[in-house]
Amino acid sequence: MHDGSGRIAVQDLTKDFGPVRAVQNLSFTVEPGSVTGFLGPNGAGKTTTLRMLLGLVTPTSGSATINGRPHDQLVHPARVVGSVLENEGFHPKRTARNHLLVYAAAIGMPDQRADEVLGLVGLSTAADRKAGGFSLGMRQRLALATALLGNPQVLVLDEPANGLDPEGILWLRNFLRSYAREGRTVLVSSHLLNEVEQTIDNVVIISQGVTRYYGSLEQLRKSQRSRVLVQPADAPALVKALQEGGLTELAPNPDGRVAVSGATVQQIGDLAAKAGVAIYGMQEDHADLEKLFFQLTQPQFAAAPPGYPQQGPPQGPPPGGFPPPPQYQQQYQQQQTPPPGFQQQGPHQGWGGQG
Ligand SMILES: Nc1ncnc2c1ncn2[C@@H]1O[C@H](COP(=O)(O)OP(=O)(O)OP(=O)(O)O)[C@@H](O)[C@H]1O
Repeated sequence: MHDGSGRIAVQDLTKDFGPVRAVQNLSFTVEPGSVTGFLGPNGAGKTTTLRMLLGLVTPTSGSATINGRPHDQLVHPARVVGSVLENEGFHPKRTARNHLLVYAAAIGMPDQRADEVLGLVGLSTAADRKAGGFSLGMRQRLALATALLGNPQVLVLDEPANGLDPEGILWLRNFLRSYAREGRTVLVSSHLLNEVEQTIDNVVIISQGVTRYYGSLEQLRKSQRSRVLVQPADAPALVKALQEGGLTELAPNPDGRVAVSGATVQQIGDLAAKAGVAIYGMQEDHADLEKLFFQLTQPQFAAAPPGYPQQGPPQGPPPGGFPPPPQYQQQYQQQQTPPPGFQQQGPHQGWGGQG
């Protein structure tokens, strides 16, 4: 028997298409009662993962389960999980209602369910129109209606906002949020964080087939750390003064300024003044979520051909954890082994130890 939890569990999932590794040791869970975004750039492995979850692609290794079972072992799969994948086709001459009646019969649902789901997706007035004449947005709604036929506990949608106008996106957002509020599980893929940011509670971010982050969006937001970029007359002297004042999250900015995290403009100004270091300017720099997303997925754009991750799996974001975004990694390393970073790196040599 399945466990009835509504939980999606992906464990060490890997998929190779010949020499192309589309998904690599992916692990995450999706809990009921919330909307989870499954995010990554084009080619990151989202569709392949969802297809494995839905039993349409066989994993090379690892597992993807719903209610503790692989899709092909679910007793009434359409009542457990409804899905909308990309490029779903409809018979163009069939009306929306007839399309739904065919599918309802196939999964053993009564005819009246067709009208119910048309109502749920706001297509009641188009029930007798042929799907061939539908706009992209209407086709998306019809696909969603089809997924809802079995009144499923879990909803899996691949890029559902594609082709929707702003009004459609707003409608979808409200729909998915209320569906999740009923205690159901909603997993939505997208390659654009800002498209789903207001819809999702949790997020799984992948790139090159590996997990870069998984946890709550709130936690990801909190990790956006603001920095102060300081333009001093004498950078090594400033770094020394700040370190002596207890500020350790310092990094050289590529433009020659000193990036300081975990401190206010006033704290920095006071320490600099005390040490007699002239400051020519300070600027607060707030990393936005989109930037963070880009940084987390950036390796996707490295030299490796798609599907050939050059870097191994991420240093495992544990549930809720993630590697610090690149601009912070350097300074984190510096904190662990103080000053050398400043001494060793390119144009900023000599900052730390000598100033
Ligand atoms: N059937 C297949 N045969 C060979 N390679 C494939 C196949 N399906 C996917 N791939 C490759 O696997 C990688 C991941 O593709 P996938 O479609 O899962 O990514 P995605 O994140 O869904 O991207 P998109 O947002 O563009 O749909 C890509 O390099 C893709 O070319």
